[in-house]
Amino acid sequence: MTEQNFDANDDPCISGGSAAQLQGSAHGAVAGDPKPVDLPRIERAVREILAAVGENPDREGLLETPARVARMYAEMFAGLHLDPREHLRKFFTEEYDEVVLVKDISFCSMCEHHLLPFIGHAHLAYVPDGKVIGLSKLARVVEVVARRPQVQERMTEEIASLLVNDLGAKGVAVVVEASHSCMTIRGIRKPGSMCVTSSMKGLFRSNLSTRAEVMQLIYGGKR
Ligand SMILES: Nc1nc2c(ncn2[C@@H]2O[C@H](COP(=O)(O)OP(=O)(O)OP(=O)(O)O)[C@@H](O)[C@H]2O)c(=O)[nH]1
Ligand SMILES: [Zn+2]
Repeated sequence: MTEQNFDANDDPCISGGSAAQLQGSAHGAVAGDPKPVDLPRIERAVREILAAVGENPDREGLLETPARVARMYAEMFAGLHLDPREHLRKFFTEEYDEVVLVKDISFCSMCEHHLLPFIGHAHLAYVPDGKVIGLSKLARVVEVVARRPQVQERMTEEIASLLVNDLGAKGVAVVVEASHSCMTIRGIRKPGSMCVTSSMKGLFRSNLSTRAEVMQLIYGGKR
């Protein structure tokens, strides 16, 4: 993850401090819910899982594992306690009204069905309506939304809705492509399979040539 470093040790949500409010989300935490990440509870659960699969949680190599896994979950789910709209508040006034695209934004999210990672890239485009935002903010929004238990379709839609509602753009296009570990390392075991989802709003939905333009910008001759 490049744009935002979620260090579990620095996160006020983890030590029991006040969590940032989560708003407008389909997730379990709700706006104003100050639920911190309960590390000792995760540790107890991990010990249980180890015992349940037939391991000895007290053998030397596993002694620190519950605490490590707890920190890992706090990091992977840090987005539950962050508001992505924080990153869309600051904007610049520009006359530019053509497509702005930041493509190949890498992300790692966790599939909510199996709690396994799905890893890929997001491509975010918008046509400004007088307001442009810093390019890094698009990647920051992806980071926050990805770091929650997710399904790819909802993640795609959440990012697009955030850009529509908080940027007031004339059009928003979000394309996400990812490899799901739950399909590659277990179950049907199809390494190499990719899931591609998209959400087109405003101009990108109503104007076929604008939509074709953004797909050309994203994929060029690749597809
Ligand atoms: N639509 C969608 N499905 C997902 C996503 N991530 C994982 N899944 C799917 O969620 C489904 C869960 O299916 P279940 O039948 O409840 O669980 P399962 O028995 O583990 O399914 P298999 O993976 O087929 O072994 C699977 O088909 C996964 O491929 C996602 O982001 N979007
Ligand atoms: Zn899964």
